[in-house]
Amino acid sequence: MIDLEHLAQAQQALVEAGRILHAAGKVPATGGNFSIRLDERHMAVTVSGRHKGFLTPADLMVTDFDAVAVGSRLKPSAEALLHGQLYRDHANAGAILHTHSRAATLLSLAIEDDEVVLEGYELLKALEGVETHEARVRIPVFANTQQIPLLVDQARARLGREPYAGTPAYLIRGHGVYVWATDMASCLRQVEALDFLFDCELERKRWSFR
Ligand SMILES: CSC[C@@H](O)[C@@H](O)C(=O)COP(=O)(O)O
Ligand SMILES: [Zn+2]
Repeated sequence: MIDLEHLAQAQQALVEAGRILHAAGKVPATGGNFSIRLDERHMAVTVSGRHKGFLTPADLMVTDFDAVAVGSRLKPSAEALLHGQLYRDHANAGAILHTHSRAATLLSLAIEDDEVVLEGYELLKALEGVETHEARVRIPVFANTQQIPLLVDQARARLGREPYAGTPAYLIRGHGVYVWATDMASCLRQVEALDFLFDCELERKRWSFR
């Protein structure tokens, strides 16, 4: 049984996240999708195709981690299975934000490697579990595809084990970024920090200094 008070709080947090991310230019058009874990099998997630800057509770729905709707005939986010995979495999994931920010999109296209390595930045400490600028945070990069189950398999195979055990995010090339955290406030902070760091990496590439 879904806890209705928890659901109402989740809806409010998702609506607010959309407003913030749209104002920051990170979810243009209908890009992006968001969710919050409700219990060990369910999440509140954005309905597919809705503009994330102007969400209301009617643009949100409940599904299980296989993206099967609960009490709704609406279509969940086309990428809801990616959210389900993260909640299933990462017990401490409580909220997930997927954005199409410029920095994430451009950096994922600019690097040839299949990961972005972030190190030496003080702002790394805005990420959960990071306590020093000397940390090395490795963000995997996956090829973009419309075959979401394929991406689920790739994410499952690569995340959660070394060297990605503590990673807070992954990039999808030419598409955007998925970020997860224990709760929505922390997830928003991580989105902001990572975008700043992605932007720094882009600038470094532009000026060819490491
Ligand atoms: C504007 S197209 C973007 C979509 O293809 C997708 O990548 C996306 O982020 C939003 O899809 P959605 O089904 O609304 O969750
Ligand atoms: Zn997307």
